Amino acid sequence: MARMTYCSRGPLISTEGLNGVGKTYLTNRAVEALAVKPLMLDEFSQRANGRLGLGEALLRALREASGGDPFLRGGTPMAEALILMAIKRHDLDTVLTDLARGQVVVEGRSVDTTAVCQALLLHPDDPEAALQTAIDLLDLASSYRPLPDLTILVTDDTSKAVERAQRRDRRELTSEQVDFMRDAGALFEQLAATDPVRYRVVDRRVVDEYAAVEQIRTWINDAGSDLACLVEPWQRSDAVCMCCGQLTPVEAS
Ligand SMILES: Nc1ncnc2c1ncn2[C@@H]1O[C@H](COP(=O)(O)OP(=O)(O)OP(=O)(O)O)[C@@H](O)[C@H]1O
Ligand SMILES: Cc1cn([C@H]2C[C@H](O)[C@@H](COP(=O)(O)O)O2)c(=O)[nH]c1=O
Repeated sequence: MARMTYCSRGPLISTEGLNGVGKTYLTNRAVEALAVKPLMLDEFSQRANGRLGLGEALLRALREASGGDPFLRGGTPMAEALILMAIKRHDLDTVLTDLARGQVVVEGRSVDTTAVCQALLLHPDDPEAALQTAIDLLDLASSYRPLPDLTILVTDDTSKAVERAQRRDRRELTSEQVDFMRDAGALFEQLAATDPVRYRVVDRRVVDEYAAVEQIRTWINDAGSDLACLVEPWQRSDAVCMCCGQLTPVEAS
């Protein structure tokens, strides 16, 4: 199903990558020098318990059911996947008016994390099946909400990311959690390679902090042109854009 009507909205950008890889640090540094600051949508760990709203209530339910597991694992990966997708849909709903007025929005993690983590839980010992399932989960997520226009994946050695996360959180990760992160890191990179149009990868193993910040700043700066209207992906007939209200017809493909 093809739809292509250009829109005056702002771009929706996500940052992805392992815990402690530096998504927040590098993105904050990158936007410091931008004249017009993007709206930053908090990562999950920044959302204090007690905040009101459906998204927070769903996240609280996942936290409780997973008994404090850093990856929100409660033993029912598909049910958790659907709740995580609902949270990310709720996140989009909360920024639609900002996108509509042309604001750049950066979400800390999006449905790619859901696809990677839940695919690994469904296929812990089968990397090929995990990649196919991550692709399929992303496809499912994209029927809940449009995918980001641009996804910035930050990569590094897992050991470096683990070290930073442990230092920041003053908490040791178990060897099982570190193994999960290693598998997630590999799967993030494989998933990114399947969609070079949406993904930009910044690899901290080959670029220093300053170059990484500069790359991210340029990508955010350049993300705002030629954006298509945002329509409900589940809507099969002609639909109006969620941002500008323009009618966007379904074209024969
Ligand atoms: N180049 C750097 N120099 C100094 N400190 C850094 C650098 N990169 C990251 N850090 C620090 O490492 C820690 C982890 O980085 P950050 O919080 O940005 O990771 P993250 O990818 O957002 O992780 P999470 O998904 O777990 O929230 C933070 O305390 C951050 O300040
Ligand atoms: C969105 C999302 C997150 N998680 C995990 C990843 C992290 O360990 C925690 C907290 O995320 P933060 O955004 O880095 O603070 O949640 C997940 O397992 N699945 C998801 O879809």
